[in-house]
Amino acid sequence: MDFYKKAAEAVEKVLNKQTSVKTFAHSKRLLAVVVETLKYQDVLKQLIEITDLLSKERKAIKFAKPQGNPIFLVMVLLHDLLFSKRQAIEAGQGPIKDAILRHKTRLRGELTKLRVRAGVTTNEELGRKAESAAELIPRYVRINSNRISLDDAIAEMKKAFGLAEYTGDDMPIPADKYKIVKHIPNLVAVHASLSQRITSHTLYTNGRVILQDLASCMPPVVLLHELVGESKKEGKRRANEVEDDGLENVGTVIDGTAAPGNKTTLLSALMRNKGKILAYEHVPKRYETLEKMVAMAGCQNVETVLGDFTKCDPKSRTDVTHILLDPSCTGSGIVNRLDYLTEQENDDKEAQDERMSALSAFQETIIGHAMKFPNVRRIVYSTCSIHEEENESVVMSTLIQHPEFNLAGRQSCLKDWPTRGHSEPFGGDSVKAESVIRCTPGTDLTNGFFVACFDRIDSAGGVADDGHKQAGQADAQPAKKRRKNKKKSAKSAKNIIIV
Ligand SMILES: C[S@@+](CC[C@H](N)C(=O)[O-])C[C@H]1O[C@@H](n2cnc3c(N)ncnc32)[C@H](O)[C@@H]1O
Repeated sequence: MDFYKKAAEAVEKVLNKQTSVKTFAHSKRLLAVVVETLKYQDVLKQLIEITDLLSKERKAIKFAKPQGNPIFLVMVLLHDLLFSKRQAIEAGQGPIKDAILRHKTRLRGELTKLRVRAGVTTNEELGRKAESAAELIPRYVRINSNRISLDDAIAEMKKAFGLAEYTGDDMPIPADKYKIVKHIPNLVAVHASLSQRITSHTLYTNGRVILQDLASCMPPVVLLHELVGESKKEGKRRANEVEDDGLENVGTVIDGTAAPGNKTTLLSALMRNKGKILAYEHVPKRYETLEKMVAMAGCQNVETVLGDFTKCDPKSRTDVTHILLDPSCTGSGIVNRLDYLTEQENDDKEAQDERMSALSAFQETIIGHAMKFPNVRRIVYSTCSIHEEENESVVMSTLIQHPEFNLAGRQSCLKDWPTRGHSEPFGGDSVKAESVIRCTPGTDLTNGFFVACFDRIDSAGGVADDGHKQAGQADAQPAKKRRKNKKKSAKSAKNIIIV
């Protein structure tokens, strides 16, 4: 019975968000029972209720001494009896097993009725289904050019994982194929099932490749657009290769919100490990992770700073020309392949709205601080949120308060990326909406993401290059009024996590 007690405890912890399913990856058997019980949790709960098992067998259940809520122990036992391959409770003996077996015939009968009611013929069809968008998202492998070339990395991946190049467009990518991603230099997509093999290989453990979502690679590429060639090698496999020149025009680059360091290490690679990057992180534990990642990725041009970026005096840093800001957000765009197992109705909308208001106020503050650096030419702002309140609305409000900056045009903002921003928060200005990038899990095969790029208007080449109006001219809501309305419009907030 110990195995089932462990599994029951695991299911309860996962559902209470005290741990994630992945914690149990060390034991295949335990992981399988936990995932499968979660998958059939709705129907298992219905069966327990219909048969009144908890009160009818109270004594036997108590005798088993479950760690937490007894319903979870009954759920894992019922799972094995009704949904496992052998349809039997195999591990352990005891009064609770005998008690459940006494109800076997009734339970099977009720399960048949549930299938009929749902209009399905198999038990499988009664389980929760994975979100199809999440299923299709590949694993993106960023080749860290600080440590290895694209060609060498691909040769090693072909050998280690038996991969061949995939030129098709149908998703998911076949498990024995890789695909070069055209929008980002040195990025390769593979089937998600390869993740574990990659993370145990020296390519990964030596920092030669980094697993990083396509969307997360966008902000550094937009920030250092001038170093990344987009058109010169058109038609070739690697259309976005890093250019050889242009570094002399880039001063110090700041990553204001850096840990764990995915974007910092990409900035470092795009600068070919030259020049200078200051990477700020104010949470000590996360700062430790940042330091480790920067060292692992072989970044010699990164100086990490344990501290609050908003406390850095802009006047003391006249050398700074580019700033990347990827601040804390709701994380509502993050698609987890296992989320469907733990999704529950969340009715604390008011708390979520308040949190989003606080976050968007902070997001505006941190961008405003970056704009005070006297020689900063380009600032990229990004979130892994899908909410306009943290995205277009933050950008619009910032533009109104800082007329010395404009949005960089689509031309220098991954122009070929098809999904762009929403125009309503920009007062209907479709050029502004086109200038910003959105990533939508269902259509773009990435996590939900947002990127905007501000250029200082009076700097050489810094004005938006497709001629849209200055921000103050747009008739969007002023920031104060917008904030008042935030509570109302943020009603759809889901999955609030702060990273
Ligand atoms: C979304 S995460 C950044 C992820 C990172 N850009 C990456 O790609 O790996 C935001 C980080 O910014 C940090 N942060 C938030 N406000 C900060 C501030 N004022 N100064 C420095 N770090 C900050 C948070 O602690 C968190 O680690």
